[in-house]
Amino acid sequence: MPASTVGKPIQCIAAVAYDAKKPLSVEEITVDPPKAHEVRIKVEYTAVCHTDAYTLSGSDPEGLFPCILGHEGAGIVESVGDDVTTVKPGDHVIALYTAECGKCKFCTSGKTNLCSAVRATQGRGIMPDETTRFHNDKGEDIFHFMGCSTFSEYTVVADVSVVAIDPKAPLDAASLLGCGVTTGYGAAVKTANVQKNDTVAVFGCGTVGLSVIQGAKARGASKIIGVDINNKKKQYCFDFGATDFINPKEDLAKGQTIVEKLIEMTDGGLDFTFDCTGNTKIMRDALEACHKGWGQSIIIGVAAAGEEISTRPFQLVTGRVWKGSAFGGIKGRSEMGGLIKDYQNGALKVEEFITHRRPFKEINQAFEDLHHGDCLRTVLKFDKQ
Ligand SMILES: NC(=O)C1=CN([C@@H]2O[C@H](COP(=O)(O)OP(=O)(O)OC[C@H]3O[C@@H](n4cnc5c(N)ncnc54)[C@H](OP(=O)(O)O)[C@@H]3O)[C@@H](O)[C@H]2O)C=CC1
Ligand SMILES: N[C@@H](CCC(=O)N[C@@H](CSC=O)C(=O)NCC(=O)O)C(=O)O
Ligand SMILES: [Zn+2]
Ligand SMILES: [Zn+2]
Repeated sequence: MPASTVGKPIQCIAAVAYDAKKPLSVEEITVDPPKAHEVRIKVEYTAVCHTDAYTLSGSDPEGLFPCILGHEGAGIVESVGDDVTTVKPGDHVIALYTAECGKCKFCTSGKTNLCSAVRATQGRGIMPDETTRFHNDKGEDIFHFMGCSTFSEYTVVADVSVVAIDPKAPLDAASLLGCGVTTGYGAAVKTANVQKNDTVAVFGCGTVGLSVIQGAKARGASKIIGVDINNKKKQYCFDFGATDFINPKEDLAKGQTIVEKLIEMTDGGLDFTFDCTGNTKIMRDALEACHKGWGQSIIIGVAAAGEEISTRPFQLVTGRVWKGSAFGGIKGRSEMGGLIKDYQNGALKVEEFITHRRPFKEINQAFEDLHHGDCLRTVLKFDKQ
């Protein structure tokens, strides 16, 4: 796109979610120029994460329609608004649904990767000035999603919600660092801080769970058990570093629970367990499979509106710890460069998660791919228009 687009609206292709449970409408929309502290990105690749499907299903309390979903995306900065100092046109970038302003109470706490700078408006599907940059051909406003909206060839994000990366890093792989891979890997190496010889069980072995597995392997965990109801995940688990795989539908003795099985396999329970399913019953199993006295269970999966977790308080009284992790505890702007380097030097598998590729216009099939056990991520490419 020539520099003549700067300061002007751009017409481009996008996938609009007009309503829950309805296919996305692939259509031409208008993307306004970025305002102050905003960045307009030409998205090159975007992948579909389970959370996009979850929001499209109508289960997300923050789900607003019509909106442009998508939060695993990478591209090139087309233009920037006033006062943007951290990226410039031409930079290769990843959109960040967990912003990092570096100034708020959260960013300066040293205790969390959550940032409050744009989170309130982000959850309401609007930019910080309370308006939207997306409009359809009827002139109707379309909401943003997770501060990213990567299911549009051009998107506008807050300057705190984007990170520039090494231009030598392929943008298709980089898109996966925008969510799934970073989330799982970070949950293992940062949130849980798994140590050598620890034992780990991972419930739900999609991209997030497999990324936990590779993080646990990187840390030298002695036993890494993948738990998934789909046998197609078994080989993936071993490929990413698991030592064992259990399908609770097939591999339990009569009357045995998954918790009993895991406790038996690990001499009393695991040092760390991770829920990567979003199923609250599994979250309970994951906690109760932890070792008495010190086991920690990390919730990563996103549960539907109205769901609650429960366990006997005695589980916590006797030393098990329940934690959560968003974006793997990773601070997107200050820590993404390290993950890109790990990927470039072969320490972090990323491309291996790209099991399917499609042109962007096949985005509805990409949502279907998610339901097939062999699909980890479908990466969509915006074709030249
Ligand atoms: N906290 C955060 O920052 C983030 C959270 N998430 C959330 O993490 C979760 C995983 O995401 P993602 O990897 O993309 O999703 P996937 O759908 O690719 O993976 C989930 C896996 O869990 C399996 N599964 C479902 N039910 C069970 C069960 N009862 N026991 C064992 N395995 C089960 C699924 O099998 P099958 O396919 O057969 O159903 C699938 O293999 C989602 O809830 C997502 O919303 C994602 C990114 C960031
Ligand atoms: N909107 C939902 C909660 C959704 C959620 O938990 N999102 C995760 C990321 S999921 C990515 O694929 C997250 O990081 N949450 C932290 C945040 O600040 O949003 C709801 O309202 O329940
Ligand atoms: Zn995601
Ligand atoms: Zn902040």
